[in-house]
Amino acid sequence: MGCWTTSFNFGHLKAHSKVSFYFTMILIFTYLFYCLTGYCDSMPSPLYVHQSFKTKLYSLEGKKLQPDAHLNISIDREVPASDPKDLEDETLQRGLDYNTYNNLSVSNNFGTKEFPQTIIIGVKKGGTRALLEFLRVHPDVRAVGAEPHFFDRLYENGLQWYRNLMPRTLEGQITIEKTPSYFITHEAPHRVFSMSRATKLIVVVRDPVTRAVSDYTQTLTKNPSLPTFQNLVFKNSSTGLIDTSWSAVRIGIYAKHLENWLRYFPLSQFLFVSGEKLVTDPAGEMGRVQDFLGLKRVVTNKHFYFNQTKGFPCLKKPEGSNRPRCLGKSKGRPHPHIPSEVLHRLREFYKPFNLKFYQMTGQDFGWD
Ligand SMILES: Nc1ncnc2c1ncn2[C@@H]1O[C@H](COP(=O)(O)OS(=O)(=O)O)[C@@H](OP(=O)(O)O)[C@H]1O
Repeated sequence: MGCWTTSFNFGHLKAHSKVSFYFTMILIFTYLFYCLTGYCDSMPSPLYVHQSFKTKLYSLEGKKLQPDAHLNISIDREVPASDPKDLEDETLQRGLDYNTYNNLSVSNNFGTKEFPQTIIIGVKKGGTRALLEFLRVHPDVRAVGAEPHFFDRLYENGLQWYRNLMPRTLEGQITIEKTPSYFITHEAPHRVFSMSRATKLIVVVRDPVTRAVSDYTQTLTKNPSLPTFQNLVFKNSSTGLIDTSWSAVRIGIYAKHLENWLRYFPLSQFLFVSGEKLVTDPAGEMGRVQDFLGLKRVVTNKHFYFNQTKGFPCLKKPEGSNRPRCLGKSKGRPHPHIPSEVLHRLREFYKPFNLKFYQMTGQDFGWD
């Protein structure tokens, strides 16, 4: 600093002017230092286009995008891993607000933002949050905490926007996101394929009858004046005709939705995780998942404990914390009582679809 002072004549300045001059200089140097080390990334700036961009970018129509394509997003920040208060933060299910991300996010400049190589595409209420949180314990996995809903609701925001939501990864780390509604979205397979035909797809499936009740329970929590399950499940209660237009029923016809995905992706790119086993044997199911992703089996039995109060396996040390943690209140809710004859009728309805699904996947999930 001495050489700086020699080039200025401070004689006429009062002491406090000197102090503010030095203070300003310190601020400028600090700012320059942080910029040089990359932390200016957290300041508003044009979207960062990675030189090491490995995946080709395609527009909605499947045309390749130019790296200098006009970008509307002006801020490049990392999406928060998850709401620290509640592992099952579903804020984005109600519509993704980029600014919400923006305000909460923490940025660092290590690694690059890549498109997810793996997506947990379904199914709603299958146990997708549990799987994502268990996977995040793995040091080679980086995941978006909330559900991006890109391939169903927000596709028009463009692939650059989507990639910008991703956490930064280092060499050897994989990027994952989960949005369970992709599985039942007609356009999703083609859109994911357009991003990368090599995407690995994970589907957490659960007995469609229990899944439907779980789905109903969630809606009931939000709207206590909802008609009863039996009122909604039948088109005609006297004939026992099931109402397949009710989403709680439709989502469980897994074979039908899978058919749509198989038009674009070979079976070898799917992993079907049993939602039931994820509860009874989380480490066993996580072993399969890690193998499928080509990851070392790091997440094992020692990462889980069974929480008697919750009635579910919980993590001894979730990502970014040393304290044991279970999923939030909305995961593992008690279900309302549904008359057994209603459940029986629904089970009969699903039987042929389940069998077809077992044939298609080569796995018997034991729901019948
Ligand atoms: N470890 C653990 N802790 C708590 N809950 C667990 C766990 N593993 C699986 N599950 C089951 O996950 C069900 C919720 O599924 P999703 O996370 O896929 O729901 S959502 O679609 O994201 O809303 C949720 O459904 P409900 O029991 O009906 O609430 C759980 O049964």
